[in-house]
Amino acid sequence: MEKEAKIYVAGHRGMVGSSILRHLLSQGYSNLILRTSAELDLRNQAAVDTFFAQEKPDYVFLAAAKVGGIVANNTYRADFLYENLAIQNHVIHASFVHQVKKLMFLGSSCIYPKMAPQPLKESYLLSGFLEPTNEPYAIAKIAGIKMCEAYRAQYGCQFISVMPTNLYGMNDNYDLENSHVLPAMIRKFHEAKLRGDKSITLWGTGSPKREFLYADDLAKACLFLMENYNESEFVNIGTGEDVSILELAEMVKKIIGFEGAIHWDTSRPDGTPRKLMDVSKLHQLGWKHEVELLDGIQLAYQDFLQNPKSRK
Ligand SMILES: NC(=O)c1ccc[n+]([C@@H]2O[C@H](COP(=O)([O-])OP(=O)(O)OC[C@H]3O[C@@H](n4cnc5c(N)ncnc54)[C@H](OP(=O)(O)O)[C@@H]3O)[C@@H](O)[C@H]2O)c1
Ligand SMILES: C[C@@H]1O[C@H](OP(=O)(O)OP(=O)(O)OC[C@H]2O[C@@H](n3cnc4c(=O)[nH]c(N)nc43)[C@H](O)[C@@H]2O)[C@@H](O)[C@H](O)[C@@H]1O
Repeated sequence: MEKEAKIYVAGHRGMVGSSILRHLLSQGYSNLILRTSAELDLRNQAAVDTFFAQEKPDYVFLAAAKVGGIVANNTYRADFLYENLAIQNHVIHASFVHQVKKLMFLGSSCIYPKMAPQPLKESYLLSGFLEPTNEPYAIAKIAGIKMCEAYRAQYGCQFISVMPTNLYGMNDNYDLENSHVLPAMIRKFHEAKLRGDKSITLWGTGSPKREFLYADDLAKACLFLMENYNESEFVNIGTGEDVSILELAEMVKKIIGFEGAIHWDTSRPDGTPRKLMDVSKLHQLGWKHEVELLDGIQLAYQDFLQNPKSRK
């Protein structure tokens, strides 16, 4: 990407979009186009088309989406399917019509079959049934991957897709019901410590395993791939290392300094038993994560303490 290129970061106020924005600015890209969802609702195709016609971005990072943890995905099934399909259809199609030089679509590791062999290779896409709690979201993400592939095959568009593992970091969503596990744990342990509670309650059995990548590392990987990758097949982005939810809870508990017990509410879903990314393709391309999980949790906890507004 040329330093003076016009770059549209869709979703620039979100955890991932804000990190991509910070990283672009730090790398000397300054011709950035940004719109909040209130200014440009990406579910509105006419508005998206007008915006692309007026702004004519050269590059697009598509980090706007309806996002949430396991319970949000399972509860708002229609919204996760409809909103994500609408947002990505409009942005990808407008990028074709208005001749965007290159677009990056962000998917998620939930696109893989629930019982796929581990670690998850890119080639395992569409080889089995999906995890039911996030099937609508996963189907939207799979459609996004296929759209990028199809526009490349039929029209020669330079559209690429990346599949990040579970993410955490600055600007995360700390809502107790709708967030992902790491921000939920940070808030639960912190507030329980302040109240002097004897225990906290987490969801499921604690046995599922998850891989966690710090959002600033993801942003760096996204820029790296935008500059160095231009193939039809998507690329996994992760660390290649995972922990059980119980192990994660013990880490967060120790960092925050909570001394009570952990109860597991098994009426809440566990979700996929494991989703560890095979990151050999990413490593071969020349990128590796920098922030290890313990350091990243400490950074995220500092962000939580310093940005009370994020505690929705
Ligand atoms: N978080 C994770 O663990 C994770 C894991 C894998 C992949 N991803 C992917 O990474 C991307 C970003 O996720 P995130 O965690 O950064 O989510 P996030 O913090 O919830 O941010 C999502 C952003 O999307 C924008 N948005 C939502 N609906 C919109 C609409 N109708 N019109 C315009 N903008 C809209 C929001 O804009 P406003 O703030 O202006 O409302 C928001 O800033 C998504 O594609 C997600 O699937 C996330
Ligand atoms: C990255 C995203 O991951 C999402 O799946 P997924 O990893 O299970 O999403 P999380 O909501 O992060 O949950 C991960 C694991 O942590 C457990 N968990 C324990 N306590 C809590 C808690 O207080 N809050 C939450 N949220 N979880 C908790 C949860 O049961 C599950 O086994 C997908 O639904 C999305 O589609 C997306 O792919």
